[in-house]
Amino acid sequence: MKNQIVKTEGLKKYYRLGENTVKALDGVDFTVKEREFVAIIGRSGSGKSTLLHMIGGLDTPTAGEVYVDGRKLSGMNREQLAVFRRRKVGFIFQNYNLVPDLNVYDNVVLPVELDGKRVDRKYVGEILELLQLETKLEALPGMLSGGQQQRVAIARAVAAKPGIILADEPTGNLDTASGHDVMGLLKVAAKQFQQTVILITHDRDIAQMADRIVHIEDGRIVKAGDFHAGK
Ligand SMILES: Nc1ncnc2c1ncn2[C@@H]1O[C@H](COP(=O)(O)OP(=O)(O)OP(=O)(O)O)[C@@H](O)[C@H]1O
Repeated sequence: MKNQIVKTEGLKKYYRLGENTVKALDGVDFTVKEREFVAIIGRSGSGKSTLLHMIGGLDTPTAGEVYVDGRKLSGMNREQLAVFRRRKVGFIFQNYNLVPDLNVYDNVVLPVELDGKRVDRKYVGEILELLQLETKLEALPGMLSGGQQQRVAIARAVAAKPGIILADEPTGNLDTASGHDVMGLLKVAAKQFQQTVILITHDRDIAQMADRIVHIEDGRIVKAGDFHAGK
């Protein structure tokens, strides 16, 4: 039995909008095992991004707890949270978030350098090769297709060797074929580098590529299925 790497307990996030309260998350108990690849699926506004942000320590809950790798996020101060985010989690966003005037290689190694660590060039080389970017190292993001830019964002997330990759609609801006390619590469990279992936998607076909699908509706988990796809 693999260890639990992520656990939420009674997680709630309420937003006050004038007289109204928006219950973005309304009591989420969710666990992810080490090296699992989980897809979170749900309608727009159901709370997917909020859940991902809580797990990544980007936002704080109204109630409940998040544990990552056995550590309670609410017990950390700002500085500890910043270090946690840098070392433990890699984020992949729908809009790639690449630095436009840095080339592919420099974008990929940026988080490692910002963390003051030595770049493991051999490891980075393996990642770039796996993601089929080895001929694009000198290119600026603006010279790449959407799928290529998303692969750079994946390489960057994997390169810092975080235990967990949190991906918010990583294929949302891609056509179906590129979306599937990117998803396949993310899966291969995560398996090879022993990372846990939690991915948000609207796309059922993309979700089917995960080990497990979790459905979220109105801030609650409504159905969690184990598809064992591709295992
Ligand atoms: N900062 C905020 N202030 C007020 N309400 C918010 C805030 N952030 C999110 N919400 C609300 O919380 C709910 C959940 O939002 P969330 O972004 O988690 O949904 P989502 O499932 O990721 O949606 P999408 O698929 O459209 O990205 C929505 O009703 C949203 O309007």
